[in-house]
Amino acid sequence: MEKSIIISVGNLVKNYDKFEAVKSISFEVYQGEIFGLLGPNGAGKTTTLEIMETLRDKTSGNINIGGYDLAKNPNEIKHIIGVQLQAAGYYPNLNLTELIKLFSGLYGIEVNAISLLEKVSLTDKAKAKFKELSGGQKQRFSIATTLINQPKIIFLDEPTTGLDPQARRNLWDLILEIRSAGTTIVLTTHYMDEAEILCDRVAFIDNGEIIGINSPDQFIDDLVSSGFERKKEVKKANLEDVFINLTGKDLRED
Ligand SMILES: Nc1ncnc2c1ncn2[C@@H]1O[C@H](COP(=O)(O)OP(=O)(O)OP(=O)(O)O)[C@@H](O)[C@H]1O
Repeated sequence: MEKSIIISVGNLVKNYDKFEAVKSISFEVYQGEIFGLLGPNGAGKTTTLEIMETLRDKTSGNINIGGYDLAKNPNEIKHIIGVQLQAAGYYPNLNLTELIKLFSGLYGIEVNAISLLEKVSLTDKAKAKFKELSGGQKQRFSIATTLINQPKIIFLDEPTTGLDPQARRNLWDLILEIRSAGTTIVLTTHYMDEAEILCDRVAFIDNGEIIGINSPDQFIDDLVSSGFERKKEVKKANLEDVFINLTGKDLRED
């Protein structure tokens, strides 16, 4: 079946004064996939993500999201995408239900805060303030806020950074559920196991340039067929498996 393109980025350039942070990159994201932007610190991932999110201006290039040209119709794009708010946007005196009401008001829509919190397993924290949440709960709430306007596409910047293995796996399940409901997801991560489990395709960015785009499986198969061998003997489990096996799968933050 022909895959339909929901995001198309062509020759995107971003300069900060004389520094070229993004150097004419091009890629496409297919509808319904989880697409990962991977690369070392400072590679240009967040810059690229935030330009697509309409939060940062580009220097040049063409971006089309959901059929809208970002240069001409940024407001239409804002209606079909879900963006994580910076923690600073979470007014300290409002609880989670009130924050959802506030954000939905900004979109001019009404949402059922409790059913949204249910999606991210936070109904018991409905009356809690953001600052009272654990790291995993904060991330889950932040993902819930991206879903308020029932977007076609959501953008997640390092959604599991700083979380324990249980909370990380819990977020993976949540991200996969969101995708199963038909939402396209573009994310950045520094965890290659996470990218391997979640992403249908990944783009590696280094020094502002895309140096490869493929499915994780294909990247790995290509590397192996080029004669690559790991230095250390590969075991059937890793230390994270030991961690989960010893401490169980239950979330500890509640
Ligand atoms: N507002 C800014 N002004 C000047 N330079 C910036 C600005 N934002 C980012 N940069 C620079 O652009 C480059 C790319 O930054 P970006 O945040 O996009 O990288 P990243 O791939 O997301 O990195 P990380 O993995 O560390 O989050 C870096 O060298 C960074 O210092």
